[in-house]
Amino acid sequence: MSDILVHIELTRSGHVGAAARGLLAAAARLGTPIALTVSDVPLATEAVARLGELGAVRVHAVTSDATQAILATPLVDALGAAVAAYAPAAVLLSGSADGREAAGRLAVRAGGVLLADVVDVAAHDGQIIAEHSVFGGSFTVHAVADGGLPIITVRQGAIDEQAPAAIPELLKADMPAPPGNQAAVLSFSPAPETSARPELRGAATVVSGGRGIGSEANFALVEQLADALGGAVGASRAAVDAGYIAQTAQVGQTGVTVAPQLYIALGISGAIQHRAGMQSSKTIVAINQDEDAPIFEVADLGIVGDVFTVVPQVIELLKNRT
Ligand SMILES: Cc1cc2nc3c(=O)[nH]c(=O)nc-3n(C[C@H](O)[C@H](O)[C@H](O)COP(=O)(O)OP(=O)(O)OC[C@H]3O[C@@H](n4cnc5c(N)ncnc54)[C@H](O)[C@@H]3O)c2cc1C
Repeated sequence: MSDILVHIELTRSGHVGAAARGLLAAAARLGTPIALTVSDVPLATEAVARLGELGAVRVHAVTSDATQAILATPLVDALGAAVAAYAPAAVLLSGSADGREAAGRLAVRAGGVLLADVVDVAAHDGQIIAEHSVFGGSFTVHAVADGGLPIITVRQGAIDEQAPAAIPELLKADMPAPPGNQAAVLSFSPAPETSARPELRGAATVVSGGRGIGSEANFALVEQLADALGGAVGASRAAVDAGYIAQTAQVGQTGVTVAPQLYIALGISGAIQHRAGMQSSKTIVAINQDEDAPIFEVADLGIVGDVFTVVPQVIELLKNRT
């Protein structure tokens, strides 16, 4: 089987990032998953074990003291070296800001073909087929990389699968910082997430609230449902503009694009700009008191009702679930 190189993003504390599970599962469908990490300190033993649990057959752990000082360059260097070493059939990266930047640069360096914002992958007749969900989820497009190495960024949360566990072979490499100017990182903005909730991008469940929630205080209801489901909290732009929640929670055209397994829209009308950011969710549930709200056009389950009546009942049912 061909090798599939997977870039694994680590959290700032060195743990395996949330996107790894889906990326390694996608790679296992296409060939033998090789996980590549690039970090400023050696990869922790627990992280190697976790990558094995998620299906990595080999872990190629690159240590570079320049990962934060030169932004994406060390990562692209490491990916380029790994592509030369393994001659993989494809490279998979997360559709995060870092993943997108590295993928584009790697495609130029390696003469590869960039397949961006992919929601699914499959192998068919020796070809790798990438599935894209376009125009706000209205159309599905299948693409193949014609005449070059497929370099694929996968939309976070789109593939909810786990590959069979493996006992990974660990290969360590050091990459010294190249000469030249380097930036020093003084602080991160936004500050590292301290919430126990999953990150909005990549969460398997997202519960979003809109203008229908009515106030910042009422937004606690959205958070309670998210917590009962172990999900992330999202919002429409109207809710953000009204100050119910921070802008980082905005889902849609000018916010975050999500593709969770379950998306619950509470008091959101379903404007096209909101739908563009959530329409490719696997299952969409909408609660709105207006039966003509456009959100019901894309909902798999629609409840016409007052969120303040329906949602507490749902939370109660979830609490009583064994
Ligand atoms: C360039 C541009 C970019 C944009 N980008 C985004 C974006 O990224 N994300 C985004 O979301 N929007 C975006 N918008 C704004 C978008 O057009 C809508 O205005 C916005 O999505 C509406 O948010 P909403 O559904 O919360 O509010 P509304 O459209 O006001 O809908 C509120 C809904 O709540 C329902 N409701 C009220 N009370 C209750 C209740 N008690 N129980 C149940 N239902 C109730 C109402 O029936 C209504 O359907 C953008 C607009 C533009 C022009």
